[in-house]
Amino acid sequence: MIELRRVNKYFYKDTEREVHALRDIDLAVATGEYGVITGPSGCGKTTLLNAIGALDAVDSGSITIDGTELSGLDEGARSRLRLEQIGFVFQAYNLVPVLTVRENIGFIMKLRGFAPEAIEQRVAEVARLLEIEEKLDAMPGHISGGQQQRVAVARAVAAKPKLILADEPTANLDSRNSEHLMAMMKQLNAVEKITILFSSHDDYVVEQARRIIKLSDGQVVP
Ligand SMILES: Nc1ncnc2c1ncn2[C@@H]1O[C@H](COP(=O)(O)OP(=O)(O)OP(=O)(O)O)[C@@H](O)[C@H]1O
Repeated sequence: MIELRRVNKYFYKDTEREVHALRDIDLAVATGEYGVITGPSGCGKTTLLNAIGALDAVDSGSITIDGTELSGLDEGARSRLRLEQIGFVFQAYNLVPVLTVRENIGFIMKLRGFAPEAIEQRVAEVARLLEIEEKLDAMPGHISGGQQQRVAVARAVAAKPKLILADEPTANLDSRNSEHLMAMMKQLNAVEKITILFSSHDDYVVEQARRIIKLSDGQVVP
């Protein structure tokens, strides 16, 4: 489903500060895979996830999602692709502080025009799966960090995206909450058949993935 060919990405290109953040990346991720991108700080994990998620353009090479070449899309088409096909989970959970947990989880579905009853039903379903049903009426600022991260995951999966991209989803969690979140992501991958790609440099988290993609200095380590 995701295919990268000879992908290169620079920051500050052609200046003395130039960083060659992704170097000739070749990578294929099949539908239904549960993979982790790992490697030391600065090796390019976030840059790679942002490129696959059509958040950032690359300088050369090709990235396709189900055959759609990302560089061929204008900004409107890219944002539609993100909204309709990809669920994002960021390190900073990016929940909307003035909305309840329930409204946050249903947020993407609402943007996509799902009917209120369908949203209600699906929010209840994912809240059960992620064990946050009791917090549905709370505001994000009044629940724990681990619960907030689970809400962020629930929001990403609620609209049934084909793909979930998670950048260091356990970075701000203690080991118990990390384990809990990983177990839930694994279950989502198995039950909902969503392709999941996340980044981490936590050994425990990395071991949970079915596929490990190692990056070093912007290159995939064979
Ligand atoms: N917006 C940016 N502007 C300039 N340089 C950047 C930018 N984003 C990333 N870089 C540089 O690109 C390289 C790859 O960074 P990236 O954030 O992808 O690494 P990472 O593996 O995700 O690191 P970490 O584990 O610390 O989050 C680094 O050298 C970084 O300094």
